[in-house]
Amino acid sequence: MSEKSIYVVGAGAWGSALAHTLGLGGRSVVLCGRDDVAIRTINEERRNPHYLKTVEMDARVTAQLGYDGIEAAQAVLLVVPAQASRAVLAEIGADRLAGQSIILCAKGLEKDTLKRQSEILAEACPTAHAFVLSGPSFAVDVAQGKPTAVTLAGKSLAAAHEIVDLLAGPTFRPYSSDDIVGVELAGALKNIYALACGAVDGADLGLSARSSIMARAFAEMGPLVEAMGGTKESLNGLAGLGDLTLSCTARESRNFDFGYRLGAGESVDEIVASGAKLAEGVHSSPVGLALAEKYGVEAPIIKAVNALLRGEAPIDSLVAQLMRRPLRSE
Ligand SMILES: NC(=O)C1=CN([C@@H]2O[C@H](COP(=O)(O)OP(=O)(O)OC[C@H]3O[C@@H](n4cnc5c(N)ncnc54)[C@H](OP(=O)(O)O)[C@@H]3O)[C@@H](O)[C@H]2O)C=CC1
Ligand SMILES: O=C(CO)COP(=O)(O)O
Repeated sequence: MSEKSIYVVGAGAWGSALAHTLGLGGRSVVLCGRDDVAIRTINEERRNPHYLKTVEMDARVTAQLGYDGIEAAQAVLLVVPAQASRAVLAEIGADRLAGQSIILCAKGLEKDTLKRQSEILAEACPTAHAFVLSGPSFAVDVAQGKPTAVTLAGKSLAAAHEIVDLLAGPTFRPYSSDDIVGVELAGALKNIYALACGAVDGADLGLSARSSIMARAFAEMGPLVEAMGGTKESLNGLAGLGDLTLSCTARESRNFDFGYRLGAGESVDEIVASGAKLAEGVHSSPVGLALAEKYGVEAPIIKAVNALLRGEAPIDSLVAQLMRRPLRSE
């Protein structure tokens, strides 16, 4: 019998990179997109015309419009923006996802409901098995075969190990975790802090300020993640410290870049109108703040990012406010 295919839903930067790396690892992959030009170009020219344009997509990847055959997948990677996950899961349908292993790859929290991706999946298809892929991994690095280590969380370590075996390749190394909550929160929160660090850079407040924000962000994440049931191990690992470090220091991060432009004086509307790429932190910031309030956790940096996004104050005056907070021990 022929090997079952892994389905990757979402033919953007991250979905394309993951599909390609899984193909390189010898897996048969179906990449599901919604743009027929992209689908045709991937199948005929082995490249995605919109994302990672120079990457030659592995021959084991077949692109298709829609979700035909997904019910027979070996596993499904959901790789659409966090705000689109619920609609895409509904479009696929609970029947076709019943009992399947779904690897949630979006790093974001749902606006209004404050839900994590695994909570959305549980509502959309209660019998599906949720896994979360997170950690420091720029799509372009993964697609170019640069060494990348990530976290793969499942309900148990044994379940996570199975998916790790499926996803691992010579340059893509997932580590198993049984902390779904901590790993998905870390991935979503780091995007909020990347906005802050980008803004600090954009306003030229200095590398010392940026490092201070990163360290205080790391400290700020802890109480919220733990209050919501996540663990310190996840924060100390790839999904936490690893991704925070990457996204808070690199202009290649779309969240950092969005923050940089805010810090340099552009407004949210101007940046969006310029066709900026997806910056999940813009959507997750109000959710992060609402969760901090709900769980009674102090989150001054998340609060500052929300004020920045709402255009209430520029980053230099928000940082000045952080500096005026009562002096305390670390
Ligand atoms: N890029 C990266 O380096 C990494 C990204 N991630 C996470 O992965 C998630 C996806 O990011 P990424 O792939 O980079 O984003 P992109 O913007 O590159 O791609 C998003 C993809 O989702 C599709 N899409 C958007 N809305 C819908 C919808 N309603 N229904 C169906 N498809 C939709 C888009 O289609 P279309 O092109 O037609 O608009 C596009 O193909 C994010 O949560 C991100 O944080 C995680 C790790 C690394
Ligand atoms: O999550 C990522 C790297 O780990 C990608 O970050 P951006 O979405 O900020 O580009």
